[in-house]
Amino acid sequence: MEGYLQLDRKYCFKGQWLTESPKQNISGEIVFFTGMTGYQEVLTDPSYKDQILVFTYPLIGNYGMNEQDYESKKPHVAGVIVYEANNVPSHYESTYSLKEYLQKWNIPLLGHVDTRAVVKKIRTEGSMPAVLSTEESIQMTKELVIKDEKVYKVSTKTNVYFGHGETHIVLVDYGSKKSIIDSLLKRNCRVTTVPFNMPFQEIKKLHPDGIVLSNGPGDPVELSSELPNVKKLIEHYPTLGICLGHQLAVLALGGQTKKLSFGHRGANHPVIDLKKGKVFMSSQNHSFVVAEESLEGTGFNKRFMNLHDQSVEGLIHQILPVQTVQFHPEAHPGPGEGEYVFDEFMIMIKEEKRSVFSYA
Ligand SMILES: NC(=O)CC[C@H](N)C(=O)O
Repeated sequence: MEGYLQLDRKYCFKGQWLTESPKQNISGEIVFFTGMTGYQEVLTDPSYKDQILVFTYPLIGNYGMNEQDYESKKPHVAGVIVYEANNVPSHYESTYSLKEYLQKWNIPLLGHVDTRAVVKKIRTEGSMPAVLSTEESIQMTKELVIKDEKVYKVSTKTNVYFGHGETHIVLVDYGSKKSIIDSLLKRNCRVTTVPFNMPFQEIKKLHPDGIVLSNGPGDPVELSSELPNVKKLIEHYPTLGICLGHQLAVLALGGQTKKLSFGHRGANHPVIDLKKGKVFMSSQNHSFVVAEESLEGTGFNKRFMNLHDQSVEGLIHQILPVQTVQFHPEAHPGPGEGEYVFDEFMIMIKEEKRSVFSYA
């Protein structure tokens, strides 16, 4: 059955529903992901909450969905657009096809869309509100645009404990990917995942050795009520901020963020580490960036830079043991070339313990 993608009340693209057609219009911000693989990780990354996602690679679903590569318990996108979806996956670990998986969660999949034309519109005009509909002509109304409280919807409501390692990390969960926890467990940590709005005093009672501020959906400015809490955490513990966590760390210390025209979502974004003088490929998923000109007075120095558009990809604090990255060092999907950020975080924690001990 025919289905339609409407962009910002201006453009309409025709496709075919590959899942059951939605009972009502589906709305969300439209974004595109450029990786050839990794669709399972992307669909289950909570940072995509309520977005309509276009895959630029023309054939998605070849290796199905497996039990290992989920980044969270369920998909978070509002809808999915592909050119072609494979329904006969070939992989020994595959348990569902892409269509079966999305159908199970009631997420519409619109196929046979001219995805190149859609992405060209987003690239020239920027990300925009979109609607998936069974009708060619619909009226978009204001409430169809951006949904809020995304972090509230995806964050854990209670503490969750992982592993028994030596170093205790409290992971503040704004919509964390499972691979961040895996990256910490691999480095002899135990991890306590806590709700995004847990007060500093409560986190203190958990006696963390270090804090990770996770990735998550939406505009970081919407979380301004959390900034005093984030500031206290940064000032008291070695901290690693990832993606949304990086943006919040900067806002908490007085810097600013801004929206990119169409964001970075893919598995091959080149980043330079200005400290090491080394370029590597990174996994990315974000719409907002730190405004470089706002860094003065925050105490942060730029350490990583995107080589496509020179935007800020990561920071290191001049005094505090705090490092932040806009890209995803935990990879999944994409290359793990930036995972040394976790190793440096472990060293940072050990050095901090040593210096606290020597003052005692
Ligand atoms: N992956 C993330 O943490 C994304 C951060 C933020 N929501 C952005 O789009 O920029």
